[in-house]
Amino acid sequence: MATKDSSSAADTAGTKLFTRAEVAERNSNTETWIIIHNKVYNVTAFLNEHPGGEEVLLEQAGKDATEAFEDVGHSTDARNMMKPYKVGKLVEADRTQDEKKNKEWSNDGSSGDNSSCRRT
Ligand code: HEM
Repeated sequence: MATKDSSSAADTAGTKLFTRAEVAERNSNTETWIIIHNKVYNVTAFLNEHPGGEEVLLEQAGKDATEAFEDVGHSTDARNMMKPYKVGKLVEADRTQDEKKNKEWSNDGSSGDNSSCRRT
């Protein structure tokens, strides 16, 4: 019963961190959270608006929907649409080793090493 939002962990950038167990509790149609690429989304308000229907989201409620999400081949538009629903990320211990772990779509952690792009 100590799970008020007061003491949720946050990383150095102030992003809230959740465990998979915490996300798993939000698995109903009154509170629908999903994990995609180690990020946590509250899609409750999006259920009615999802072009793919609410059922598929509810099926994934509380779970890691990365594979299902990628299987559909969501458009760039869809990926942009996700942003407002992001509530945080998984704690480091609960993250999967995504192939793209250093290359997320959001442009944090850019390596900036493109010195060989332009040969003269
Ligand atoms: C916040 C997360 C999500 C957003 C913003 C989102 C958004 C969208 C959008 C905009 C489309 C229309 C097609 C496109 O532009 O790609 C779409 C289609 C679809 N989505 Fe999602 N989606 C999300 C999560 C998911 C998840 C987790 C699943 C699977 C469990 C899923 C399953 C589908 C399916 C099956 C379609 C295809 C519908 C069709 O072609 O008739 N979506 N979604």
